[in-house]
Amino acid sequence: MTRPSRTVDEHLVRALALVRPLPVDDVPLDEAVGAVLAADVAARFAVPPFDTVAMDGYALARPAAPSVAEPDAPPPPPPRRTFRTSSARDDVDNVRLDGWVTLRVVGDVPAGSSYGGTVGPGEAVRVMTGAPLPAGADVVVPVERTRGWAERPAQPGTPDAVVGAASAAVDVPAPGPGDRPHVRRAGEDVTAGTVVAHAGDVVTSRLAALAAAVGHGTLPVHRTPLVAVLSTGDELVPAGEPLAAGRIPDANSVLLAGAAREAGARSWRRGGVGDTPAALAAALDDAVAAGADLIVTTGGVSVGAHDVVRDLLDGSAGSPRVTDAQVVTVGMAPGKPQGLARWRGVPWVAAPGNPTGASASFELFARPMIDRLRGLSVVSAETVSAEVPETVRVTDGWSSPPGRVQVVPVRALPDGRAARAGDGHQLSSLAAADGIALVGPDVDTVAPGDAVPVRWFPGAGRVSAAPTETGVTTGAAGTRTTGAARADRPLPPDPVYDAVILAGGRAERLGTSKPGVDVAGGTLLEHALRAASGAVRVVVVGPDDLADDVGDRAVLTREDPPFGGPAAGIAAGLAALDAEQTRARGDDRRASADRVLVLACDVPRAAGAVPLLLAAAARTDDGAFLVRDGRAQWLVGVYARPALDDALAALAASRTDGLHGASVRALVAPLACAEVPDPDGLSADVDTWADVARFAASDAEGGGEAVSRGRGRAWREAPRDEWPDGRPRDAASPPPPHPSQQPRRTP
Ligand SMILES: Nc1nc2c(c(=O)[nH]1)N[C@H]1C(S)=C(S)[C@@H](COP(=O)(O)OP(=O)(O)OC[C@H]3O[C@@H](n4cnc5c(N)ncnc54)[C@H](O)[C@@H]3O)O[C@H]1N2
Ligand code: MOO
Repeated sequence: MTRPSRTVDEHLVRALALVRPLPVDDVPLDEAVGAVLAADVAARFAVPPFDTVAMDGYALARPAAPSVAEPDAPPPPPPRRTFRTSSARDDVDNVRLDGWVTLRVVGDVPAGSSYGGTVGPGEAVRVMTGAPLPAGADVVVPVERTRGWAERPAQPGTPDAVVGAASAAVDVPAPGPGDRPHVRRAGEDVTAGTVVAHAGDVVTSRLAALAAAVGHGTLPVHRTPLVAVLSTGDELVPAGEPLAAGRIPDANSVLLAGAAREAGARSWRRGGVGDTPAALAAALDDAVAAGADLIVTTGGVSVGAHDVVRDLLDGSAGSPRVTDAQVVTVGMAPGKPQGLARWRGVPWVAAPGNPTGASASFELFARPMIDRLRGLSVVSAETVSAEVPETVRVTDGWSSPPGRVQVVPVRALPDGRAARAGDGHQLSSLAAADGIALVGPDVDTVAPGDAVPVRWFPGAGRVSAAPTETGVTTGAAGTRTTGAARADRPLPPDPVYDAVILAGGRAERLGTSKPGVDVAGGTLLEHALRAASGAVRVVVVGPDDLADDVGDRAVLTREDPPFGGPAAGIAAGLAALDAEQTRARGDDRRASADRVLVLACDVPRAAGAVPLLLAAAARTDDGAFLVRDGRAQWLVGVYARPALDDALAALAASRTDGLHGASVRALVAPLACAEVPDPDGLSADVDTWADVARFAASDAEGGGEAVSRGRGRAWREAPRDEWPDGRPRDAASPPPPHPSQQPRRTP
């Protein structure tokens, strides 16, 4: 007898025609995990819902911004500097010469309550992490940095005591404009009304938590399908039971019920259904009674004398409970004999009994049906076959039957290629596999090195879970519409990039060579070199006297003429990279990296930003830079080399003076870059001695985690009887300038 034959795609169309997305219920958040959203989810309120204190400490109004030295002021040579000794501001804010201010503690706000009044000048409110920021306050000084009233007059030089009760007073170092406010602003994470998830998304525990945070207690999700798996065959004994002559363990029902679970469904299983129409019909009725949304049977679909599934489907054992029956030959190997039908209206996939054929049938037909039942925004046959998978290079070759889609179990190799799984035997190959290669019907030979479409199984765990760009391992579940979530792709290669460190500015406000300034455990140059330590080649653009500090860690170059500004510096740095490359290779092919880290040398926390920038830049054409408080920090950026070259050429051509004096803003303007938010102040720079002091203070408070410890003098280790710059901390020696006391021009 001949059966109608179909392609895989034709059969898939018929299979998908049997299913519709299941109804939608509002379910509690934790129960929604794994299900598929039926509607977009919008934030009912912002996260955080109010300006939130992020450190236990004291909330106060930041004193007015101190005046800054005029840019043309002659640099005051350290260590002798001239300080303002009194001013109207001091009178208003009571900032003492040592930079500290005494505030009256007017309230106490634990998390969960709020302060009724407004914090005025000279006042502070004691606050706990998570409390709403009191009105009038805009900065929180962590408790570790304060001195309580009672302790204040105690021995100078002892560690700052942690005291300060409500109704008392507290001493705090006057916060400067660059200090971290330790406040999470309302809506900083999510603004009200934002759509945080879309219909068709799979709910993860993370998404459910976000839904909770934005005001939802339930989510509208499609009901999770119940897949009933029945294996047929008189030869089968239940798993774990002894064998008799001619009998084998039932592996298929275990295989497919498990695959259904892995595909996000619930499962119901009945193994070893006897090869009689009555036994099969009774088992199918049980499946329907159990609430099955989809039935998958294995075995009995071929041309043998006792192929009972076929008999029920093709009408020879006729049952009015069967509708839409189709018994066909599908152009695939394995899995050629296939059936489709409804039993009492429930969609039914009849897969062959051979375990690899059963598995292939599940992957190509049952899984897309489950996806559609779950409400995943699949699915037409076109999208399913077009969506087919990534192509992966294979290490070995084999032949493939012409005219049929060959389904081949493959293993993922750590180098990104795939190999045939196992030794070719049915279940051992499947068990060794991470996915299936789908060799097209027009291919008769696969050669080693060929690229073959592969679908990975969900949660395939052979290759150790790959870190994503953010360094977090990827999950097995996914929002993919068909096939497997690609949970365990081989490791992506390390990003390849060069680095240009700009160290040639005038440093007017410091009055000394900026790259050599010692900040939070190392010189600024050392921090910058460390931030660039993952680069293939590093160029420092700066004066010759940096040669010893740079050593062999980087090439040192200078724009010509000097003091040409950042754009000229970047161009000089790139030219030096290319020259270095040419020298190293002995030819003139440019082989510098496609990406360039561009880094000002005065950003001691930049190392923490480099991985974020590389990841963001990898997703854009032209690059990525940090944005802090709405201000672009172009000199903490990663750029695409060709885009940067083009922009430099265009900028130079547009100016009479070439790149000399050109701004980095003008350079970057034409580039399509990602803006990477910098809430943690990784781009905070050092322009003044006050900035130096602030980095020291935040380092001591633990805010300097992103700053790696360098070989220079570590501020966090400075003993308390010294000023942070190493001079003795006594009356004869003035303190270093406080944020509120910028160096001033000497009249
Ligand atoms: N004369 C022909 N014979 C066969 C043809 C054909 O075209 N002409 N096609 C072959 C192909 S291809 C397949 S696939 C199988 C399909 O047969 P059935 O769907 O009827 O499956 P069974 O005969 O029941 O079993 C096939 C094979 O798989 C083993 N099996 C079955 N169930 C399980 C289970 N639950 N756990 C583990 N192993 C199972 C079974 O013992 C057989 O060895 O037909 C070919 N024959
Ligand atoms: O189609 Mo059968 O499943 O090849 O062995």
